[in-house]
Amino acid sequence: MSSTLGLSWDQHHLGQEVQMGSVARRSFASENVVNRDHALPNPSWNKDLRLLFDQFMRKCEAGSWKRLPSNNHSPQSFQDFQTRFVDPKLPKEQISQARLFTRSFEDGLGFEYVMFCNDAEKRVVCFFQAGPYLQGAPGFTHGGAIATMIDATTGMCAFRAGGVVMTANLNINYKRPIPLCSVVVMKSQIDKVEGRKVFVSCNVRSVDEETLYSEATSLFIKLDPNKKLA
Ligand SMILES: CCCCCCCCCCCCCCCC(=O)SCCNC(=O)CCNC(=O)[C@H](O)C(C)(C)COP(=O)(O)OP(=O)(O)OC[C@H]1O[C@@H](n2cnc3c(N)ncnc32)[C@H](O)[C@@H]1OP(=O)(O)O
Repeated sequence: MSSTLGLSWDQHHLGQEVQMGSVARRSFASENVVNRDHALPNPSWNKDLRLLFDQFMRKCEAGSWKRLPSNNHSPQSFQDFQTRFVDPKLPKEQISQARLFTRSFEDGLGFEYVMFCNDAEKRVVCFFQAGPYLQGAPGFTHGGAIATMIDATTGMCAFRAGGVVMTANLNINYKRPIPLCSVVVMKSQIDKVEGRKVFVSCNVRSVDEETLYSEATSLFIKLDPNKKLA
């Protein structure tokens, strides 16, 4: 979310210092996983996700869209966030194990997704395949998992337009249940920016665009560097 995030929530797990012994070995192993670019096809991606990925990669070649790798956010933004907002008293071992929620499952079991942005149009599109561990009602995707991905997508949209932000408000209308293991298309766009407030909307549709699953609006606040978060 976040992803998403001038930072690399994916990559840097809020601090890399690990002291010694088993903690260090564990961290090294998990870092290899965490450093991978998860926004590329893996064997768990179904045909729909691969087709959408290929289609948007062609748009990227044309120039207006850009794929957002999961491991390539600006380290400087991340450092700034850490320096300005993270409590320096947090235990380093705990922090070194932190990783982005949406990238913390094994391939195919949780959130499989790739985002593309069009900065000129202030839009972010996310293709999301909900794995079997995201079940809510039997056979369908959990509403919290859907909210998570809407937050991540709109959050990325707000971040690209406004810099370091946090979610202040998220409203979702769930209109149809999303079948588990299916792929959905999440389209978000900036509606307006008023001072530190960034308003973003998002809709979630089936791959053929025939079914509208959810609609959402989000408010993100650009963080004030002079205010502590906690
Ligand atoms: C390395 C960098 C990372 C970068 C990142 C990029 C991310 C790219 C991918 C993201 C992918 C992950 C996406 C997950 C994103 C989360 O998971 S965020 C976690 C959930 N959110 C939170 O925990 C936030 C908790 N809330 C807070 O900490 C604080 O309320 C906030 C949001 C920081 C705002 O606090 P503040 O800076 O003190 O702002 P404040 O002065 O209260 O309000 C400013 C203005 O906003 C208005 N406002 C504030 N809240 C609200 C509200 N709820 N409703 C309406 N208006 C509001 C105020 O009325 C005020 O308006 P004006 O008076 O200026 O007109």
